Order: sequence, then C-alpha cells, then structure tokens
Amino acid sequence: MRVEVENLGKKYAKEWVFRELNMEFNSQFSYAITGPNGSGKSTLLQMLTGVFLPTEGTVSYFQGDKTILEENFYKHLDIVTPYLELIEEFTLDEFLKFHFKFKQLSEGVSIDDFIQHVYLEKDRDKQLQNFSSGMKQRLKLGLSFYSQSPICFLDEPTSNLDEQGTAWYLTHVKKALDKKLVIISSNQKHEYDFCDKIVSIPDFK
Ligand SMILES: Nc1ncnc2c1ncn2[C@@H]1O[C@H](COP(=O)(O)OP(=O)(O)OP(=O)(O)O)[C@@H](O)[C@H]1O
Repeated sequence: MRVEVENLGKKYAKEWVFRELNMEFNSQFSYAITGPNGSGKSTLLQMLTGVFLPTEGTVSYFQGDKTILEENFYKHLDIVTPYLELIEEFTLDEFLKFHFKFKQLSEGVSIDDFIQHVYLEKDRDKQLQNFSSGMKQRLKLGLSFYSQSPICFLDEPTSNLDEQGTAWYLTHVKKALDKKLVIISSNQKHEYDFCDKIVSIPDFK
C-alpha cells in the first residue's frame, strides 16, 4: 500500500498550517508525523485520511499499480484519534458485533480472542459509556491492530493509557508494523521512536 502526497497545503483563514508537502508513505516503512502543539499534525492526518480536503495539492492511494478512488480511502484504513466517538449506548459485545459487520477481523482472530487481546474479558456486558478513558483507548487501538485494513493512522496513541497500557500499545504496534502501513501523529517520543521515518511539520511552514 502506498500513499502519495503532492504539493499538499492547508490554510485556515489567511494562515497556512503547512505548505508544499511532498511525501510518499510506503508499507515497507513506518512513519511519525511530529511537531509541537498546534503545528498541524492532526490537520495533516485529516488530509491523509480524506476526512478533510486540502487547500492545495493532492493525496493519492495506490494498491500495487491500482489507484484507489478518494471516496474509497476509508475502506483501506483505520483511524484512532482522541476525538473518535464510540457508540456509547452499546455494551462491548453489542458494539463489536456491530463493528465487525463492516470491518474484518485479522485472519484467525475471533471476537472472543479480540476481547482477550484488549484485556476486556470482564467488561463484555458493560455499556461503553461506563468504560474508563483508558479502556476506551485500548479498545480503539485494538480495533485498528486487529483489523485487516492495510493502513493504520494513530493520533496521540497513548493518550489516557497508564504505564501498563502504554507497554501493551508498544507490543501491539510493533507487531502491526509487519502487516500494515502505520502512520503515527505525536509529539511524545516514546509513542513513535521505533518508526523508520519522521515527518516534521515545522519543515513545511
Ligand atoms: N477548524 C479550524 N479552523 C481554524 N483553525 C484551525 C482549525 N483546526 C485547526 N486549526 C489551527 O491549525 C493549526 C494546527 O492545528 P492542529 O490541531 O492540526 O495541530 P496539532 O499539531 O495536531 O496540535 P496538538 O499537538 O495540540 O494536537 C492550529 O493553529 C489550529 O489553531
């Protein structure tokens, strides 16, 4: 899988967040998008995932030589961000049954296995609105690590995770690198220091 970015720029009102960003994201490597608060990491992620349009430039997805239409980007990716809403009224069991009608679990992994992998065995019948923020984050990360989507975008992946949760994240994300194109947006080194390539947003101001 390959994501190609050409002359990408985003402007809010009169201010450019970044400009002339040319870059290729290739599944042979893992990537970190870095920069201080307010530099534009989340904005870039939104352009890369097709959630928002850039002011100028293009984002293209390729599977081998095949171009993927922009309206189908979402079928090839998972996004984990602090702003991603879960369906709070559902219990974990109900939510997973619903979610995996649309997304495929990794080969050989059942819903029961998934629940074990995210350490939520005791919480199957609990409504998601009663999950702690760390439990929700582990669930969101698990949904991307254990899906068959070839691209995984992680925005501030360890937000709300304690030390044990962070260790869990590190183990899982490193395993995911073999199967997926992983792109992490972060300003905390421990979340991305294993990545092969760094895209520093302040270089594109
Ligand atoms: N909808 C919007 N309208 C106007 N300005 C915006 C909008 N969204 C973001 N910005 C501005 O764009 C810039 C980049 O914001 P962004 O959230 O992408 O930064 P970030 O690097 O992800 O920050 P953080 O590390 O704090 O999460 C900031 O100056 C922000 O105020």
